[in-house]
Amino acid sequence: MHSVKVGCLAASRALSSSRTLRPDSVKVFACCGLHGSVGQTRSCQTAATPGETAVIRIPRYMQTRVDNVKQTRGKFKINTIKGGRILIQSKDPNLNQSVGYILGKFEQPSLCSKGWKHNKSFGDYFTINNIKAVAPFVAENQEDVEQQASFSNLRICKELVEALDKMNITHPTTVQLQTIPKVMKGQNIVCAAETGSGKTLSYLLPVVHRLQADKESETYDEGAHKIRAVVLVPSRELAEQVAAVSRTLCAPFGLLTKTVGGGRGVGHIKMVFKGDQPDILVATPGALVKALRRRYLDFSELSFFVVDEADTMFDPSFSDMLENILLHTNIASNPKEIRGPGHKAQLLVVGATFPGGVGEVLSKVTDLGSMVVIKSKMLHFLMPHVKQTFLKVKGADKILELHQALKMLQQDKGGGAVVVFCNKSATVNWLGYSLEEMGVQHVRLQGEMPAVVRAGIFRSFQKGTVDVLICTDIASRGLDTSRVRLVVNYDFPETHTDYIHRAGRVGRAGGVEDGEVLSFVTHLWDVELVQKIETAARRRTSLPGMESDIHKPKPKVVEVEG
Ligand SMILES: Nc1ncnc2c1ncn2[C@@H]1O[C@H](COP(=O)(O)OP(=O)(O)OP(=O)(O)O)[C@@H](O)[C@H]1O
Repeated sequence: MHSVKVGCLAASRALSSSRTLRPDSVKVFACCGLHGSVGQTRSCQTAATPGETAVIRIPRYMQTRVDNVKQTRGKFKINTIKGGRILIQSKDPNLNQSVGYILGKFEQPSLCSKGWKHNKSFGDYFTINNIKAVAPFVAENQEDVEQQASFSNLRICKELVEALDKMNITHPTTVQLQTIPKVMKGQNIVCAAETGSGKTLSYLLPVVHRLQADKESETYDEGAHKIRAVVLVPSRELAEQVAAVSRTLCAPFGLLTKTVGGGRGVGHIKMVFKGDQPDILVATPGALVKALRRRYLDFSELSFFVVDEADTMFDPSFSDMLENILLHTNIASNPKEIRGPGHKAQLLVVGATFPGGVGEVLSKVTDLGSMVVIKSKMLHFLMPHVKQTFLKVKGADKILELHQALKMLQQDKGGGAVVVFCNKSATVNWLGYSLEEMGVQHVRLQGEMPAVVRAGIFRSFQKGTVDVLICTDIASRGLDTSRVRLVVNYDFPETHTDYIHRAGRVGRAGGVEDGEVLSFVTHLWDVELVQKIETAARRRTSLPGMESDIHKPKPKVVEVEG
């Protein structure tokens, strides 16, 4: 044990009394605890009560300090470097961790970011290397592809399979394999799977398939045509994107898809519903609430109600609107209720993250017991196929680091699309002006832009008109950025959920394979999040603060392979 001098008010008062210590006794005057463990206590004799043993406990923070000193001096250093590939690569090679090294259950990882709250740590960095070549939700090689069921095996009609072929989509991803049959059976589902794993098709394919089958049935009344499926998404850009996929799938059958988003006044919303009612409506919550209030649309023939990007939609900023909308819909509680006259709608809830609390809100709007949960094994894990670098950098140096990263991408990889995330709209504007001066061509996307200016910006980036997109989290949810090579967190995200969504703009199914994430870490509060991410990476666990059960009461849970 070490000789540690610890003081507290009670102890010093005791000292000023007539007590004396024997010369060989340790100078520890801490709060007296009577039940200290062997490792935590030491004893001394006092003159006041001769022969009596006083048990003195060393405060826990002091023990931790002592342990830290031991660790930094390397006395009990654990060697986390084995032969083979490196999982965590640090500026200090002693902190590297090999892929082959598995941390013990009670072993504390030595973090590269441990000292990052200190000013001297600026310039420090570490990388979580990609340990897989392809995403866990797609087949790894041709053999696996051939063994896998095809879209036809999932009973998707041949017109849709042909439409997918034209999009170069030949085999379902794991989430599609699990979700499509459940939706076809008429079940309500919660689908929780990684970013970029193809969730959009996992609900759109069975929706379009059934709408077409219903249209062909004898009981279908063309004259009383009403909206039959609603897809609710958090942003106008995502509404446009989902609608574009829906239009491609609906084209062979002549089904109509429309979108409605906010920001352009009620007149614009009214225009959308003038004329033919769409078969599929892709909407943002604000616009849909307005349309329902003014009775521009009728949900009496609704067969599907889809909530995409569930974590955002169940966030307090949207949940009231969502509850309001769900009050207008008649959700089925079992598959028997979805057919025939007076049928009810199937509820499909889809998302890549389910932070704690989502289940609770979900239970307010629907009977959770009726829902089947499809959850991928890697949900809330860091993506194993994407390299992620964290750099401790001063706020003033971030722009130079960004410029350097863009230059390196150009030189080393021959260029590619880049998404730069900022936490505030003002930062997006400021960074845009600064990059303009440096001669970097880009587009900006943030929520405070007028709707007219905002329209089409993301589409132009998606098409490749420009390679750099500077944006807020508005672009982190659901937007398909398959050609993106680099995501830069110019401002570190405020939550793990945001980190997962932002990082999820690379490493997507069918996208470029060598996507990377670079995060600038500046503030003290950033460091705490980084430390949790690094710990999760070293321990190979999911990120903390996420819902693991999704909801109560317990539904049937189907785990997706991969
Ligand atoms: N089976 C498939 N094979 C190859 N590519 C696919 C397949 N399914 C979907 N994709 C493509 O994968 C990309 C990502 O799909 P999608 O946008 O549906 O992902 P997501 O899971 O909804 O992502 P996010 O969580 O970001 O919303 C799209 O470009 C899509 O065309």
